[in-house]
Amino acid sequence: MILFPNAKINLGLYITEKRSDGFHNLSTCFYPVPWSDILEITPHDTFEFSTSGLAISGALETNLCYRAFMLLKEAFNIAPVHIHLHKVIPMGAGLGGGSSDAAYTLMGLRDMFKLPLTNEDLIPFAQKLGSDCAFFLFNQAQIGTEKGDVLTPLDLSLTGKFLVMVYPNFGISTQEAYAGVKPKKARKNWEKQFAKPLETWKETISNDFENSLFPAYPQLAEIKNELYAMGAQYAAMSGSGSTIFGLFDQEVKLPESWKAFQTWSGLLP
Ligand SMILES: C[C@@](CO)(OP(=O)(O)O)[C@H](O)COP(=O)(O)OP(=O)(O)OC[C@H]1O[C@@H](n2ccc(N)nc2=O)[C@H](O)[C@@H]1O
Ligand SMILES: Nc1ncnc2c1ncn2[C@@H]1O[C@H](COP(=O)(O)OP(=O)(O)O)[C@@H](O)[C@H]1O
Repeated sequence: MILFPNAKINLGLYITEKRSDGFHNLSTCFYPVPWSDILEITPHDTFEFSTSGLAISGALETNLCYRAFMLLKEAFNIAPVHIHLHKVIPMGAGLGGGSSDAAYTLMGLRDMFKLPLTNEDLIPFAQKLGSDCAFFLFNQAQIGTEKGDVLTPLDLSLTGKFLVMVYPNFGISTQEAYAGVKPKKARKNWEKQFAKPLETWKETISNDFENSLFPAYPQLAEIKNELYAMGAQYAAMSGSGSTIFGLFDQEVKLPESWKAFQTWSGLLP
């Protein structure tokens, strides 16, 4: 079976509280985007994991595809498989690529072994793999609260908007990014927010990570400014960075200088 784990962007993100378990409570709007990896799962007599594309750091045991397989093996004693991951989504990019690979591995194995589990039933497994993993079980805009793993579907469609995502060739550690933010109690009414026209979002939505990361990485603010200069209706950093995205009402040409970066642009489905 072949699956296409997609990336996400955070349209806005507020860090509201430091929790006693060391994590942070947040309020964010996740939106699925079609920058995707390729995941192939085939039955095999022993467990195997291979990769191609972008190089993934870390030992096999730390890979989220392997960890997803192990969780379902422990719970349902599933047979071994060969998982091949072709890595396309940049890492440490705030695009959630690893979490998406994990969520799609859960769904793929569930289907392959006909496990009697709905996507909702997979949430507790996803929550063990990462805070934003559960989001990828559902292909739609969602509000994430608590660690980002308590989800509420949101009636928001950006179909037909032209999206540009720019990964400036360096990643940012999620853990370090959280360590640099001072949480602020804030309540966001996302439904009310998204009833407003896209071109007004820049005045009313923000990403708390930008305040601490933009001074440390001036290139990020430069890319965001460039997206607005190109006519973006809304531009922001995704999650804990380093990807900066812009939403446009028509197709735009990317600057030559961005050829040095990894970029994705296209109409949103
Ligand atoms: C910031 C966000 C926003 O969507 O995404 P990315 O930008 O990384 O894609 C997420 O909160 C990232 O979720 P995820 O990447 O799954 O993080 P995890 O593996 O659960 O945690 C990595 C580390 O980030 C910190 N962390 C994560 C989530 C959270 N709500 N509070 C935290 O403090 C913790 O230090 C944790 O050890
Ligand atoms: N399947 C995977 N794909 C990518 N990274 C993975 C995977 N499994 C574990 N990781 C680890 O997770 C780290 C962050 O991955 P990723 O989810 O792509 O970034 P972000 O949290 O910024 O969206 C990587 O640097 C890598 O060490």
